[in-house]
Amino acid sequence: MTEAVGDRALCARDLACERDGRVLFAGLGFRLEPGMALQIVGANGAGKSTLIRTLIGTSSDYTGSILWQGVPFPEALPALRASLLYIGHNAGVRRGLSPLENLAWYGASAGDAMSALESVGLYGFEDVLCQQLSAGQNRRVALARLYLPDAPSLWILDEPLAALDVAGVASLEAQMTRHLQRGGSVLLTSHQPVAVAPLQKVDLATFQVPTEALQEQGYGG
Ligand SMILES: Nc1ncnc2c1ncn2[C@@H]1O[C@H](COP(=O)(O)OP(=O)(O)OP(=O)(O)O)[C@@H](O)[C@H]1O
Repeated sequence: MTEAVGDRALCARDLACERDGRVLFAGLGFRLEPGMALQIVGANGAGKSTLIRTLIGTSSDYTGSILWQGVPFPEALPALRASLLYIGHNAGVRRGLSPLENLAWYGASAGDAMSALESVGLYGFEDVLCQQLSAGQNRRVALARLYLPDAPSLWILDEPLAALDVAGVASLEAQMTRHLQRGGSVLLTSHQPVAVAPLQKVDLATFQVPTEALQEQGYGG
């Protein structure tokens, strides 16, 4: 089933996600258009990372529909992945490699990688093994991918602000804003406010399944 020609959105409709057979949320819907950001908020364990895994196609424990550019999952997954820059909770940094080598692994030229590392404040650390860097510096290595030229259009970022200092947060917010202004889109989770615009918020608390309903499913006390 193909939707309107020219649809460039990531769209979820009546989405319910499970983890180990337990429904985390249900009835969730959103539409993320180019040029917009969407922040998923929710308490620890609410299901933010589970939602993200569902949206990038690595978890299929869901009901409802997800569409990328008008095409439903799973048919849309190859096209979505071709447009996707995903940075997960564990950041995907190979700790036995240097920052420069990590970016080379993602296909960056040495010049582009150096420039991106400079943008995230890692000039001078480019050849240090990541296992010798701090948590915040490792997060910056991961985020340097967002500063490479020709970055994909859809950014899905799980807790990108975690471990960043105040200046690092401001720099990342500015880079996300530039990405939106270029027509890209950003879906992120964060426990803290994110200063990018335009920003929609989806609070998973709104879509939690009532305890009685979970008990009817045989979960909880
Ligand atoms: N490794 C795991 N094995 C089994 N169940 C898990 C595991 N990780 C999470 N869960 C379950 O899935 C639920 C949702 O977890 P998820 O990681 O999606 O939450 P989250 O909103 O991203 O949490 P946080 O803010 O703490 O990162 C949790 O409440 C927990 O019950």
